Amino acid sequence: MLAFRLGFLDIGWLDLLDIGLVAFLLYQIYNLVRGSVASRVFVGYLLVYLAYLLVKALGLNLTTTIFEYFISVGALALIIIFQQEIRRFLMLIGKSTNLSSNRWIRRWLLRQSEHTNERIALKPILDTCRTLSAEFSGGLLVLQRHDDLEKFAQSGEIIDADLSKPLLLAIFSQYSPLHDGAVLIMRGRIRAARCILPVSDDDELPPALGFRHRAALGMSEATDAAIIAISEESGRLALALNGELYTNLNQAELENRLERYLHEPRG
Ligand SMILES: Nc1ncnc2c1ncn2[C@@H]1O[C@H](COP(=O)(O)OP(=O)(O)OP(=O)(O)O)[C@@H](O)[C@H]1O
Repeated sequence: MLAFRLGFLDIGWLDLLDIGLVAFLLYQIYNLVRGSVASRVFVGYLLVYLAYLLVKALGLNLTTTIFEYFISVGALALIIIFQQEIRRFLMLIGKSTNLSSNRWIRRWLLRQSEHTNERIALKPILDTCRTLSAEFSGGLLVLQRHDDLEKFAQSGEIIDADLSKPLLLAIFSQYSPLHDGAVLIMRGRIRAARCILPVSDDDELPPALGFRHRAALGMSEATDAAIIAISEESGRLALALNGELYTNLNQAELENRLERYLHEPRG
């Protein structure tokens, strides 16, 4: 089906659709890698590809073959270099389609337990945050929503105890050997302490925020958990949800956001 003719070029509707899709894809890729080291790699790869098209059009066979080898190996290298961005992109698609809110898919495909939907008692957690914040003790708490967090629990010390403020405070006490790293709250219990979380490489995070906040954000990019970071330096509260970090929250804001995120049914 011919849409219009451009000189010697016949352009059909499918070609227009093709061009539109490629432009959309390139724009999405650009948005994902913008500001990160990966953006320079992306531009570099694009330039090599343009050079390849040029030497091919000029009929330089040997150079074309070299570029072809480089590009095919480069495709694999790109997957490795861009693994964070690809994961973020796929997560974005998964979240926007909202398939994961389907009960059946959650249970059988994502292997999420029905029990993760139980109400977490927020009071001991919020009370702990208030005390840690007032005492500038620092803390990192991960509250499970639906995703399985067991592999993160295994990176620390398994505790598996009832959720209580005294126990949380004991864990985060400076004198406790468990105070470093994150505490994981799973199925309404303290599952593990001293856990290592994935660190976000988001370039837009304010430089004043260090690795505790990067770990909170990184965990929220990798899972649907809610992560509370209490700053040791300023006592400020921050909450990471779905790849977003909300900083400088007061107790009421923290409670509202947690209540809405963890306990309100998804649409
Ligand atoms: N990847 C991680 N996983 C779990 N915990 C982490 C991770 N990275 C850092 N932490 C915890 O954060 C603590 C403090 O790190 P850092 O001082 O860099 O954070 P920060 O964001 O500046 O917070 P603060 O305001 O408390 O200083 C570490 O001692 C450790 O307990």
